[in-house]
Amino acid sequence: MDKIVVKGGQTLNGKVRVEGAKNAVLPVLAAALLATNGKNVIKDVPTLADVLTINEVLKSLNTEVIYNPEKNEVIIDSQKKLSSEAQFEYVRKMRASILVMGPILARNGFARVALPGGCAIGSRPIDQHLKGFEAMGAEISFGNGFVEAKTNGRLQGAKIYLDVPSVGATENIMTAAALAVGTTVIENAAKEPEIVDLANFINEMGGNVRGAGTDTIRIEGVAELHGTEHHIIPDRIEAGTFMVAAAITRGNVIIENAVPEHMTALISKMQEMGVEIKEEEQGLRVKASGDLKSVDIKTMPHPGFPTDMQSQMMALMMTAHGTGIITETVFENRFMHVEEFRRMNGNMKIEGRSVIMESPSNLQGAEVGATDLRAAAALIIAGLVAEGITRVTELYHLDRGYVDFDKKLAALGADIERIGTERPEKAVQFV
Ligand SMILES: CC(=O)N[C@H]1[C@@H](OP(=O)(O)OP(=O)(O)OC[C@H]2O[C@@H](n3ccc(=O)[nH]c3=O)[C@H](O)[C@@H]2O)O[C@H](CO)[C@@H](O)[C@@H]1O
Ligand SMILES: C=C(OP(=O)(O)O)C(=O)O
Repeated sequence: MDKIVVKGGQTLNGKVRVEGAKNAVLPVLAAALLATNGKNVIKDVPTLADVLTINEVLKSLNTEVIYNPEKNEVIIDSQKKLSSEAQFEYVRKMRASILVMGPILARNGFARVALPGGCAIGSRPIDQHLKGFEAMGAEISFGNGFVEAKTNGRLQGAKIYLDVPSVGATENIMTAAALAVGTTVIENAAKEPEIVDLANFINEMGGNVRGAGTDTIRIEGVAELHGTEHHIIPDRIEAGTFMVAAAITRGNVIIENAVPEHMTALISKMQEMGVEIKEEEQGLRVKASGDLKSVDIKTMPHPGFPTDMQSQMMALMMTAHGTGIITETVFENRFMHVEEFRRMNGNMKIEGRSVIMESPSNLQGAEVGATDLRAAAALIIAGLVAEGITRVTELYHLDRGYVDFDKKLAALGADIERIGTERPEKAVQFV
């Protein structure tokens, strides 16, 4: 089993470049299935385990996928008849596989996808996705661990109000509606930058999506979509993770390719703690020194504070001064890393949906296991300032969402080493 070994005590300095966003590339690659005329060329694709998985899903649906990791490019030819079934082996590996359901249903009038079930951060139902398909005229049924959606002819445009502004439901409904007859309106839609990227991609394929990035998205269905070339937006969570890594070591780092407008909640919370963040020509400069102040954080849908930055900020807060409260409102069970931080001597306790932190903690290196992908990054970041050696295992979580995390940190001056042979690029040759 791979392991990352970090020795605490180095200050990070220099520049680091952010990759294309995992949470944008997955829905975009799924949406590429909508094109029946010409190929899609997707650029700025990060070399992540999740990208390998979605490529496998697309191939299993009878598309041709050419992946060139050196060029960060995926070419998808989905002009042949799609098969309608996404197997459990893929959905189990990666919940985002459910995002192929909208495109398959739109094209074939029938989709059968293995139910994703829960995961480490909560039960994560898909009722809002299905409510959307149903409103567009699909009949939903369950059996043998699969969910099926079936319609006679094309889906029909509909007005859909989401009970929660679910990112995945908004994406699945947008792609289903792209080829529907008439207008679909999604109310209480998710507003994440990745939703805007997906809308842009659908429009580049010849679709008609308006209002992405606001509460109300309007999709006029079209008869056919064509292949296009699309660049994936930079990963705001990877950028944020390096911002926190710079701050925790009281370093001075430029984050290249970051989009500050995608990170306003994070930037303002870090500034409230006393971290200097400045936009410069080369990127976002993050600089910290001396004592930082504890703050209160509540995760919320975008533009609120992202749940995907919660555990990394918890690491940073362990080095601040005073009492701070972190409240998780997006996922029901995203505090699994708290026990691991405690193993490193983190001073905190869980009360309901909040973690109360008395900081600073006298952090000490320990053997810890990643509980989800952001927790993996957070534990490594805590190891950068813990006394002695931290060993982090369960790195398959990390590989889902970060490209060469250890190498990028080492280039900034961290004393870090990865032991083992399981990096996702090793798998690339077999794709
Ligand atoms: C691949 C991807 O883009 N993943 C991101 C996406 O996940 P994902 O799209 O799964 O997250 P959602 O926005 O759908 O989930 C948010 C909340 O809504 C609930 N919910 C969701 C759908 C539904 O039908 N019913 C329901 O109740 C979920 O259980 C969760 O509590 O957004 C999350 C919230 O920003 C991020 O943490 C993930 O990194
Ligand atoms: C929770 C995350 O991803 P996913 O929805 O793919 O599990 C994440 O990126 O932090």
